[in-house]
Amino acid sequence: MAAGGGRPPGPDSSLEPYVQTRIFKIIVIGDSNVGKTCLTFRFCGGTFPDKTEATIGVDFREKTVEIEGERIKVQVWDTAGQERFRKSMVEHYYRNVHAVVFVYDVTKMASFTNLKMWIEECNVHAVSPLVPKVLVGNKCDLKDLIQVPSGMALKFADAHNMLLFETSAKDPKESQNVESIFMCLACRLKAQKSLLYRDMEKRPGRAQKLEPSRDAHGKSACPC
Ligand SMILES: Nc1nc2c(ncn2[C@@H]2O[C@H](COP(=O)(O)OP(=O)(O)OP(=O)(O)O)[C@@H](O)[C@H]2O)c(=O)[nH]1
Ligand SMILES: [Mg+2]
Repeated sequence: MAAGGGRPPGPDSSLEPYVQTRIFKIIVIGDSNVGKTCLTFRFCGGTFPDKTEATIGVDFREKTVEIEGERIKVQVWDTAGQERFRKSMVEHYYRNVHAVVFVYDVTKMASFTNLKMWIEECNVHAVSPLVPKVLVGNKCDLKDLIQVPSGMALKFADAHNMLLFETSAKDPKESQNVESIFMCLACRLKAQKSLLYRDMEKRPGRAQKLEPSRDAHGKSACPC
């Protein structure tokens, strides 16, 4: 079986080209208690955990998705929000990261104002501006407790070249939206990286300029 669970052998599998499942590392960053663990459970397992403990270090969850006929393994790093539980891990979070999901709690303004600090940490760890980043406002089901207006969040997201998703890990009606957060990133990564391979063929050894792939109408092929 190919590493990462490539295609099961077909009738004449010896002739089948060797298909390596690509793995995209996506880290989920934000204050403690904003719902990072619940969001990753919802995406990877389709459920909302009844009870969660504060994450210590990091928890890994994976989900294999199919995009335009290619199986891609999305490896989600659910990081700790509490300083005392993340100290020795931060370098590992950012090493070879492919995409970043910043999460705040729409019912806690402090978790939104702290985003500056999380973005700063990301920059300090030399995460390239080419690495796609999205902003997620979680716990939108708590309608009467919302403290962060959408307009404010949108302005912040635009200023940092991020898409904004306002959702709820808890509300089952929102599970499609939670799914689209990660699928959008996976699509952009697929487009970005296949472009890289094509460029490598054409001009090996020269710097590559990466842009998301565009379809015939110049529209980005990504659903988001
Ligand atoms: N109402 C509501 N509660 C949520 C939602 N997502 C998470 N919670 C609750 O918020 C609390 C914290 O959720 P976690 O996912 O453990 O938070 P975390 O960001 O992983 O916290 P750390 O691991 O400490 O960084 C738990 O009690 C969850 O049940 C949501 O969408 N809506
Ligand atoms: Mg957690």
